Amino acid sequence: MENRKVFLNEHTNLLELEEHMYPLVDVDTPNVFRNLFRYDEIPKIAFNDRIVPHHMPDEIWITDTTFRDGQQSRAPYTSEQIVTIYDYLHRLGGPNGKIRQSEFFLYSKKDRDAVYRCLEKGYEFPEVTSWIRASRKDFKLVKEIGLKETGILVSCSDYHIFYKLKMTRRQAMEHYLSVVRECMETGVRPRCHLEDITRSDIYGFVIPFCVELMKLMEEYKMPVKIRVCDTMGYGVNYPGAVIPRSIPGIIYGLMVHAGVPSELIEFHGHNDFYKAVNNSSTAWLYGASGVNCSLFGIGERTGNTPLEAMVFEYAQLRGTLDGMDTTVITELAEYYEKEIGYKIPPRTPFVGKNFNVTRAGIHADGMLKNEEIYNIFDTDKFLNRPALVSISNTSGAAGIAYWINAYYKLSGDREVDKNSELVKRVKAVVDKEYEDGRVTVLTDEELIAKIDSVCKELHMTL
Ligand SMILES: CC(C)C(=O)C(=O)O
Repeated sequence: MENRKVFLNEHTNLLELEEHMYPLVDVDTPNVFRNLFRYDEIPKIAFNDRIVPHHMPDEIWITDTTFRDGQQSRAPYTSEQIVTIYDYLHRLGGPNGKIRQSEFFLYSKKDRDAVYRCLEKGYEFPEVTSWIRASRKDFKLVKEIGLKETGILVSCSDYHIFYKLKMTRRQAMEHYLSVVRECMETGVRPRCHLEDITRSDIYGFVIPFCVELMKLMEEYKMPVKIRVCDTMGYGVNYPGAVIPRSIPGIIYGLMVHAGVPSELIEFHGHNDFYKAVNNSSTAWLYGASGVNCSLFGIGERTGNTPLEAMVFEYAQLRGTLDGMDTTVITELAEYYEKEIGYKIPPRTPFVGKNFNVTRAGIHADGMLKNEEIYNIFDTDKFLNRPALVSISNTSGAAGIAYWINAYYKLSGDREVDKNSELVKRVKAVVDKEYEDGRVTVLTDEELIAKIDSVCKELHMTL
């Protein structure tokens, strides 16, 4: 009992009986949590009903991995594209630096050129950080380029330690600590990417390791960031779920038992089970200041947490955008489609072609009466994307006029009226389609073609 004492937990204000030492549990055989992860069965979510309190930090932010995890999973961006996207991220994050950092490869000359060009912009945010192989030579490179922080891979599950690195936990921990120390010796802030944390032994490896990292932080008087990597997307946010799958449980353990302050905890999610966004918001709610995201969720396999989604999560949780310019999201989507050739699936929230298009005639009717009925918020104001209705047999002249005005962004004098000749003629063509037996809604392309041909008949342009 010498190591145990009762103390007031500053996060919960509850008296707790706490073990002050979390020694490394150096097992002989890997703990791969077969009760939760049997490869020939669907992974399981178990509960022990231990409830973890909310602890949303005073300040929360987004960091970006578009050029690292994002780029890892697709054809490389050109330097020009990287610099352009970086510019957009700077504008999107706003003056308060809500998109705080972005991480860059330094492997090739092309990677480094992009970094130099982004640094030349002189923006405070997003701070340019790196991702490198963990070697003294690379730490020096980071320093020479003038970057202050680098990501270092410190995989923490026994899947990685035993099967990939072929090490014991002790060997892995000693190896990681020596690499982190070397990084700090070079004067570069380490950001430790705890890969596969949601399949790791939290109290047998992660907490003891993070306790040691916090000691290094003390020794070098330099922050050490802990990135909580839900590499396979196994994390869950259900109250009372057991670790290692519980994101609240992991964040709580890091804060309370390893003493990692919120501003040094960052969550990195993957979307394999459709949970990346919820897990990221959960990480914020339970004490991580940072969530690491990628534009449009582009990342390994099913992708990462979409950055644009967390902008709207931020606004919902904090009641303010704190200076973020959400219209840049639409500019970015257009840039990806037109310049990068990336096809955004049409139903993608906030950026897909159809994200705010109401199709059913009956819903469209509601939209015509008051667009709030079927639009999530003023998408025109925040995303330059007016709510649209699709056209079918039930749309009527008012529906067609609404569609034309919204699609062609006509307002004031340019707005078309439901009694205009254009609308009457387009309606006649549409009605004829349905009289002839059509049962589906008209696509945008079909409508545009019909409107174009009526415009030609009427010698007018929109
Ligand atoms: C490679 C690691 C750091 C990662 O991105 C992840 O764990 O998802």
